[in-house]
This record gives sequence, C-alpha cells and structure tokens, in this order.
Amino acid sequence: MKILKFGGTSVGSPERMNQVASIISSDDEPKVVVLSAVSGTTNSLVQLGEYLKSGDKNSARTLVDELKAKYDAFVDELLQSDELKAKGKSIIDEHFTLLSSAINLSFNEGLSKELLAQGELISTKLFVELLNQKGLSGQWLNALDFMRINEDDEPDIPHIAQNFPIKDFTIPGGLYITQGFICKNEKGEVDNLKRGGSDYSASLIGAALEASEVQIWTDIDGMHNNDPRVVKKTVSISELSFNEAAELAYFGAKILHPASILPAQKYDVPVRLLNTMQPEARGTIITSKEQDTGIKAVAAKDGITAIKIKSTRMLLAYGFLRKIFEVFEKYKTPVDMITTSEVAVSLTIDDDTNLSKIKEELEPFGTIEIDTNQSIICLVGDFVSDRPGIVKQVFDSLTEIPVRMISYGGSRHNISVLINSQYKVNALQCLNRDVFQLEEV
Ligand SMILES: Nc1ncnc2c1ncn2[C@@H]1O[C@H](COP(=O)(O)OP(=O)(O)O)[C@@H](O)[C@H]1O
Ligand SMILES: N[C@@H](CC(=O)OP(=O)(O)O)C(=O)O
Repeated sequence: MKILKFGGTSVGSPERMNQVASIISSDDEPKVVVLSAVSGTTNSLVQLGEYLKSGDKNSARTLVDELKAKYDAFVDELLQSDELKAKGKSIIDEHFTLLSSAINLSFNEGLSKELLAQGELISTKLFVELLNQKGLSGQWLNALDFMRINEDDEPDIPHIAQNFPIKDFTIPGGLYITQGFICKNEKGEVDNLKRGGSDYSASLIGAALEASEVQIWTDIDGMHNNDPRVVKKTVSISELSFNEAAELAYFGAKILHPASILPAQKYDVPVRLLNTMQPEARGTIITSKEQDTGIKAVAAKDGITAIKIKSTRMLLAYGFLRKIFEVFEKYKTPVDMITTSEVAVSLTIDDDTNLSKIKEELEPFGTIEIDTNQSIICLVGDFVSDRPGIVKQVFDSLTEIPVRMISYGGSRHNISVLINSQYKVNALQCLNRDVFQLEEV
C-alpha cells in the first residue's frame, strides 16, 4: 500500500483533478490519497481570519462571496450529471454556510483554525464525487478522526496508527481519500500542521501505516538542484538520502514541508517526488542510501536574523555557551547556524517573535549586535568533511558576495553561508554556474 499526496496545484482546477483521478486509478494497488486544498484557498482562508481578527466584516463577506462563486464554477465544470452537480453544490453550500456564519462570531485562534480546515475538507469531498463520476469508488476519510498533535505540536504517530479507520489494505483498487494539513490538538480542537503541511500528513500516515512508499505529487519533476523560482536552468536530482532531503526541505526547498522527511526516515519508508503534469517523469527517490557524491543541490532560506554576542568574558571560560542557549530555550526559539571565536559567538534564528526579550536577556553577557533580512544559502550533498576542493569550489563562486557567517563540518551533508538577503539571487545564480555548471547570466 502506498500513500499518494497531491498538492494544491495538483487539485487546482477540474482538469488537474481529473489527471489526479487517472494517476491513482492506473493500477490496482490500494492507495491512501492525501489531498491539499485547491491552490489559493488556504491563502484566502488565512486572509478571512485576518479580516475577522481586525473586525472588518465587509471585507470578510466579500471574500467569502468571491470564494464561493469560484467554487460554484469549479463544481459546474468538474461534475457533469444533474445529480452529481447537486451533490457538489450541497458540499459547497454546507462549508460556505459555516464560513459565512463565522463572520458574526467573535474571533479567536480556534475559530481561525476551523476556517483553515475547510479548504482540505472541500477538496477531498469534491474529489470523491469526481471518482464516482468516473465509476471509481473512493472512500472519504476524515483526517480529524485520526491525525493528532500533542501539547508541543508534535504529531502522535501511534495515535494515527491506532485510529486510522482502514485496517485491511488487501482490497484490490481500494482508494482511501483524506485531507492533508488538518489535525486535532491535545484538547480535541481542530488544528493544523502549519503551512504546506500536507506533505507532512502524507509522511506521518506513511510512517503510521508502514506504507511501502510515500509519493509527493506536485507541479515539478522532483527535487531540483537549485530553486527554479530564482534561477533559469535547474535539473532534477534522481536520488537523495533522507538526510540530504531533510536539509534541503528545512533550508528552503519549497517542494517539501521542512518536517516531512523525519517520520518517513524514522520508519524507513521511501519518499518519491513526482510530477502530476508529467507522470512518466522519473522524479526523485529519497531513501536511507548514502553515497559520497559531492554537492547535489542548493537551497535558500529567507527571513533569518543573526545575533552576535561579543564578550571578553568568553575567553577561556566554560559554561558561557550554555547560558546563552538557555535564553533561546526559554523562548522556544530554535537556533539554525552558529559560529564562535574566543571572544564572540554568532548565531541565527528564523523566528523573531521574542527577539526583543531574547536581546534583553542576552545583554548581561556582552555587546549584542543584531542583523535582520539575512538568508542562509545551504549547499547539500554527501561529502566527507575533508573532501578536497569542496569548500574552494563554493567560495570561489561567491567571491563577489559579502558573507556574514560560514558553517561547515557540522554534518557530512551541509555547507551553509549567511548573507544579506539582497545578495540571494546573485548567490544562487553564481553557484548554479560554478558548482553545478548550469549557465546563468
Ligand atoms: N529545489 C527545488 N526543487 C523543486 N521545486 C522547488 C525547489 N525549490 C522550490 N521549489 C518550488 O516548489 C514548488 C512545489 O511546491 P508547492 O508549491 O508547495 O507544491 P504543492 O502545491 O504541490 O504542494 C515548485 O513549483 C517549485 O517552484
Ligand atoms: N493547504 C495547505 C496545506 C498544503 O500543504 O498545501 P500545498 O500542498 O498546496 O503546499 C497550505 O496551503 O498550506
């Protein structure tokens, strides 16, 4: 049994949904199909939550009306018979009644999460009707019955395994359709796995059910060597290890949710990245296999803040770093990169929610310098840290770019440099030309 996840772009139009139906019915193997919301929907629902939070009911009403009109047209094109059209319309009416009634309720975070969940609930219900139209039967499963996170926002894989409603995957052609992204929290409230979280859902379900493979179907033929939104020429990578894929996802390769590799890696379930628009393309297979292959890809993560703590008290002292890290621990703020000298330590964070409090608590330790608008450029591959020439290759390429921090040797998979975000495009282009030998102007 396999888990197949289709993202927002793959279910973004009636035509695309039809392609998804063909892909999942091309053989008899039982499949759990995880769908995202129709592309753009979650953004609209986030916007709706913001209007409600600020009390702007008129904008909220307009947004709900426009979104409903979009879905009415979607259903009209997707479903052909009067009977199925009526079913489709009643699905839309049910969910939009909920969205409309939210406009008159007082706003709270729980309500906003309930609103966000509607996108995936609608897309999966409409998709089951499309399968009916094609003479295929798909069983709709409510992810809120089995997907759960605990009080630290950590998914509970044993709970998913225990509560997944299907236990027997031996029925040929069995298609089980469920929602990505949404879950319940420890209080039993509707919650979610954060933006882009449907990949994570698929990986968690794959781990819980010990699937033979998790497939992430999107609009590109696998993980590319560089960000196709930034550079002109990129190539698909045929194989990656779990460690390499996790680094790329974490450091900005948008094709995968940052946390999505971990469950698959823990339960050793291969992950394959495939293209809905080009199902025959090879894509990328991600497994536990490691090879010393050199640099495979580069990704960039924006919105980074660098913090430097300078103090001569660090000299020959012990316990200094522990005290600094305790401050970040207190504010539940993860640290990404770190470099030290005898008199200073620089580190980066991507969540600056508590930056002013962190700065205040660091002040007794020394002089604090903060730089915002930074990007981490992360080169990923499999290279033992003394592989000759690997660092030279990277720094020769970046000679024109001011580098703020360098991290190398922490793992055999990663060379990271921190630069001001204004140089990001240029850095990715230079690396594409010099490290990957893909021409870039
Ligand atoms: N290294 C990369 N390899 C492939 N795609 C990437 C990479 N970096 C960024 N992307 C972007 O990720 C997009 C797919 O992810 P996403 O938009 O989340 O898809 P979906 O809607 O299917 O979840 C691609 O269209 C591509 O522009
Ligand atoms: N719909 C959610 C979850 C998701 O994963 O979407 P996508 O697969 O389109 O990135 C979001 O937009 O965040």
